[in-house]
Order: sequence, then C-alpha cells, then structure tokens
Amino acid sequence: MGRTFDFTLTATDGRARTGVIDTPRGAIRTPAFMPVGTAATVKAMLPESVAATGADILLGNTYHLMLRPTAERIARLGGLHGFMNWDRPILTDSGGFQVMSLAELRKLTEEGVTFRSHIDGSRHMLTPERSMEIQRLLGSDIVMCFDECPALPADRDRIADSMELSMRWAARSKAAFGDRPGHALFGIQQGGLEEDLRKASAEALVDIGFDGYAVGGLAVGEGQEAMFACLDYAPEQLPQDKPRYLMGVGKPDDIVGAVKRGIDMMDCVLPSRSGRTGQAWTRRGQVNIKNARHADDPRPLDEACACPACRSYSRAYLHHVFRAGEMISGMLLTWHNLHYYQDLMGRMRDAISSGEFNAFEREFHAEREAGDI
Ligand SMILES: CNc1nc2c(CCNCc3ccccc3)c3nc(N)[nH]c(=O)c3cc2[nH]1
Ligand SMILES: [Zn+2]
Repeated sequence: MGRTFDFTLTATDGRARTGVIDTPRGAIRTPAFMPVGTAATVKAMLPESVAATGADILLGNTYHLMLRPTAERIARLGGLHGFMNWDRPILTDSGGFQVMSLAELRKLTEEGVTFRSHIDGSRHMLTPERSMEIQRLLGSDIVMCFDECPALPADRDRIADSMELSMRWAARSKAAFGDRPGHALFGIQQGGLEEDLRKASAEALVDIGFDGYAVGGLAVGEGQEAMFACLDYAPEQLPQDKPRYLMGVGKPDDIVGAVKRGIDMMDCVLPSRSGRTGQAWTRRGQVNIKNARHADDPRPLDEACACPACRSYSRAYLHHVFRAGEMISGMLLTWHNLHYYQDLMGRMRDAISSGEFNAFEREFHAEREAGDI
C-alpha cells in the first residue's frame, strides 16, 4: 500500500473533466459513481458483484454504523474493509445529513447534534470530533467533514447561519482529523442556492485546506432545474486541481448534467433502492418490470447490456420473480442498475477523453426519447 492520495486530471471537454484519484487501496476513475453501502453492505449484492459492475469505491455511513454494530466493534474486528470484505477505497459520510433525516428528538447546538437512535431510541451525540473518531475507527479512505445540510426551501438568513456553522465545524473536523498520510479529508460546501453564500463557503473551505471538496446542500427537494442552475457556478468556485463530489445525486440525467458542469464524484441510493422495487434503468429510459406487459416478454431487459440479468434472464422471468417476491428479483435488478450506472460513467469518461462529450450528451437524451422500452 502506498501512502499517497493524489488526483490527476487526464482530460477536459468544456467544463467536464476526467481523471484518476490514486489512493493506497487503489485508483478511482473519475467521473466516478459510488454505490451506497449503508449498513456495511450494498444491499442485495456481494462485494465481488459490486466490484464486477466496475465500481472503484463505495460509500459507508457514520450514522448507521455508529448505532449498529458501533464503530468500536468494527475497529476491534479490523475495520470496515475487512469487516465487509471490500478491499478497495471506501468513502464515509460524516453522519450529519442522516441524523437530520433519520434520527428522532434531534437537538442541534454549536457543539454538535444530540439525537435518539431510530433503531432502539438510545441517546447519542455527534460532533465534528466524534465524527472524525468514528470515521477513523471505520478505517475509511476518504473522510467527510461533519456538516449541517439545511432542508430547502429555507430563507436566506437560515441558509447563511447554517453555512457558517458548517464552516466552523469544518475547521474543527480538520483539527480533529490530524495528519493521516494516505487518508483524505473532504470539505463540504454549503450555501443553498445563494451564489454569494456558496462563494463564501468555498473560500472558507480553501482557507482551511482539504484534499477534496464536496458540493453539499443539494438534491434536497430543489428540483433538477434549480440544482443545475447552482451547478452552473458552484463547482468552479472550488479548486480545479482537487476532486469535486456532488452528494446524493442522482438519476442518470442528473448525473450527466452534473458531469457536464464539472463534477467528478457522485453517490446515490437510487440504483440499488429502485432495483429492489422493480425499477430498471436502461439507455432508453426506465422499465418497471412489475408491469403486466412484461409477463410474456422473452427479451432481456436491455439487449445492449452485458450484466448477468440481461445476459441470462428474460423480462418474463424478472417479472415473475418480482411478482412472487423472490430474493433473486432484487439481486438481479440491483446488479443491472449498478452495472448500467458504471457503464454510463465509463462512456462519459471515454467521451471526455476524446473530446466528444457534447455528442455523447445528445445521444444520451436522444436514446431516451426512442420510447417503447
Ligand atoms: C439524496 N440527496 C442528498 N444526499 C445528501 C447527503 C448524503 C449523501 N449520501 C451519503 C450516504 C451514505 C450512506 C448511506 C446513504 C447515504 C449529504 N451529506 C452530507 N454530509 N452533506 C450534505 O450536504 C448532503 C446533501 C445531500 N443531498
Ligand atoms: Zn443489464
């Protein structure tokens, strides 16, 4: 294992970029999509299957793992990589976002957030310092600052106060993180949809100094148009020589639009969560496999797809096992969706490398208009 964490840009096309993040546990090709492994598992997938889809890195979560089985237990067992049998890079979120969206009886102060577990009601506290300790115990390669992500819509004063709190927490996160060669700490930009507040947040983070920078506070109900309007300026407020990570995004067309606007990394529960409900993402749009029209269809989900579901099973079979509630249904559709997302990222990396991103984007949208899927 080397001891470095380095980002190298290999090509740009307009504002879109492609490159590689070298870490001691392996390289991350960007733009990258990171599957979410909430409770130390990418639901319905074996780790080797996640790797087979082309994922170079996956996400873990401070909030879920601190509650169960606790970070201390995972550390005693050798850390998250050994625990969940994934030896490539892991990025962990800092827990703040999940506390605000999952926990009960939350109390937010300058110090941090106290809350009750959504699992058993036990009382817990997360602070920048505790979040850094948990992520160190987990052994994650990319650590996220402890931040506050305000729900939108919110008035400007609320957004400003929240952003300033997050910047104070970013400084405390950096101080608590210390100097850990081979491990990275990412700052998280806040500021809602306010360009000047986003700028102030970016400047505060650069002053503190991070190995990468996330665009936080989006994909919280503002809608694609408002998100893209913010991405028309926010990524370029962040250092161009460091990875830019857009948190919690998104649907395939969100991802294409974000890469077009200079984003290098994304994560979303959508491909795995929707796979478990029978929603398949294909080049030609979404297919709900539970729909009766698939009951006798001998064709694969997507003729152009090389995943195990599309190579070896018919729509009729997938329709049947979903209707019957069989476990293989979620396994096959999750695998397909994660494969489709990684295939999309690979096609974008290639398009940017050959200076053909605009042609790629046109083709991407044209295929989806084709209809009849
Ligand atoms: C969906 N929209 C959205 N997600 C956001 C997240 C969470 C990103 N996903 C992490 C995750 C990890 C494991 C399991 C599940 C999720 C954010 N995280 C932080 N720290 N800050 C944000 O501003 C922020 C904004 C977001 N918007
Ligand atoms: Zn497939």
